Amino acid sequence: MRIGVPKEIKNNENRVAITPAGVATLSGAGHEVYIQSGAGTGSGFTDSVYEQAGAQMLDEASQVWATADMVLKVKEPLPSEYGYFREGLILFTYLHLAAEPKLAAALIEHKVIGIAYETVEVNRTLPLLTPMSEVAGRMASQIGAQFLESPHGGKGILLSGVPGVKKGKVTIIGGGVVGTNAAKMAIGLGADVTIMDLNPDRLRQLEDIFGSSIQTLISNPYNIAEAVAASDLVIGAVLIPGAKAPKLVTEAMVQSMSPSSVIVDVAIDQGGIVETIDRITTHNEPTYMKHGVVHYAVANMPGAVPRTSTMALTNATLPYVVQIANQGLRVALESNPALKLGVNTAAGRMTYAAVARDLGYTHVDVNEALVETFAALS
Ligand SMILES: NC(=O)C1=CN([C@@H]2O[C@H](COP(=O)(O)OP(=O)(O)OC[C@H]3O[C@@H](n4cnc5c(N)ncnc54)[C@H](O)[C@@H]3O)[C@@H](O)[C@H]2O)C=CC1
Ligand SMILES: CC(=O)C(=O)O
Repeated sequence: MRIGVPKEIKNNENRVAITPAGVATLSGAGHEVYIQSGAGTGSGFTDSVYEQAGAQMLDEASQVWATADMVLKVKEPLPSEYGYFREGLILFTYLHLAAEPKLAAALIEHKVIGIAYETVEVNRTLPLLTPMSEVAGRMASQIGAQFLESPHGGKGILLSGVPGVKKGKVTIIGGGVVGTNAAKMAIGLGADVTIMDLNPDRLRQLEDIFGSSIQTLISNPYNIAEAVAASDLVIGAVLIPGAKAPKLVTEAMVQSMSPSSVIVDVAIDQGGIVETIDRITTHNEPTYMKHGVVHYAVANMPGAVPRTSTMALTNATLPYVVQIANQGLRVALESNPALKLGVNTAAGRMTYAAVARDLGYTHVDVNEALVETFAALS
């Protein structure tokens, strides 16, 4: 198979979808790997290291997309990349389609086989989302602590407090991978930490993990309103796989926060859980003020720590890439139900139910769409 890896073009996105070790594995198995020149620089991988591992470097993104049977990326394609789509192209990357209706329409129009990292699912876990959620969760508390400092627009609170002075209050809404990792760091920073989740069993597990260093609280509008009003830092960490995030923190709740408090909405890649977050921000301009509260809504947080993130992401993605390349897509999907759950678009159809519901498409069973796809390609 010909595998292409273009350079990421999102603001400050320095991750890359393959490492030299991945190239060596694929080229050792007889595949051709085409990488855009400079794609690995931000993650510390030079063109020559990729070449030594067996890749062929191409100058232009257009060459990579046109040559490849399967394109590997990190972030969802941006509008300037939609022109590269073509029928039967396999695109393996984060897609977050519930929050990206134009991208969904372009994938459907061009009959791209869009496999989303974030919906590949094994035993109710999301193995290709988990490593980046670990990174973003840990970053969320660090970033929140930074933006609570006065020079960054915050209220001038040190989360740990000091002897004789209260700790800062952190509320984490969503106790999954992001929430757990945000809690680890917030506890480490010495904050007063509350974690909320809908699932009482998850709250039991969190209490087993963290003991008395956290307060757990069931997630409902009443409890969220009380916790948000009392918080210095609120972290959004909710996910309903594939679906648009529910707006759990209302405008009135944001207005109830004390001036220069901070919200870090990690769930922004699925649309965000905060009503007053109406835009995605970038690493260049990560925050804006609304109702006197600092809002942070960067959708590619791990892009800021690319050396850690690229390794963590590709450790998880490479086995799936190798399976698709070695077996071909049809056999790989037949033999790996986890991977099949990643297929969001095929044959011009929307094959992931939660995305279809949120964007108003008819949901077509993935098996049916794949029969059409493979018939069209044969
Ligand atoms: N902004 C960024 O750069 C990044 C964003 N993310 C995003 O962070 C979000 C969270 O991801 P994970 O922690 O991996 O998901 P997860 O599936 O591990 O955890 C989500 C948690 O939300 C809980 N939940 C669902 N509905 C809820 C509600 N109404 N109230 C409270 N809790 C509720 C679930 O029970 C679950 O425990 C996702 O949208 C993910 O894509 C992940 C990595 C990077
Ligand atoms: C999960 C995701 O969207 C990211 O790592 O950027």
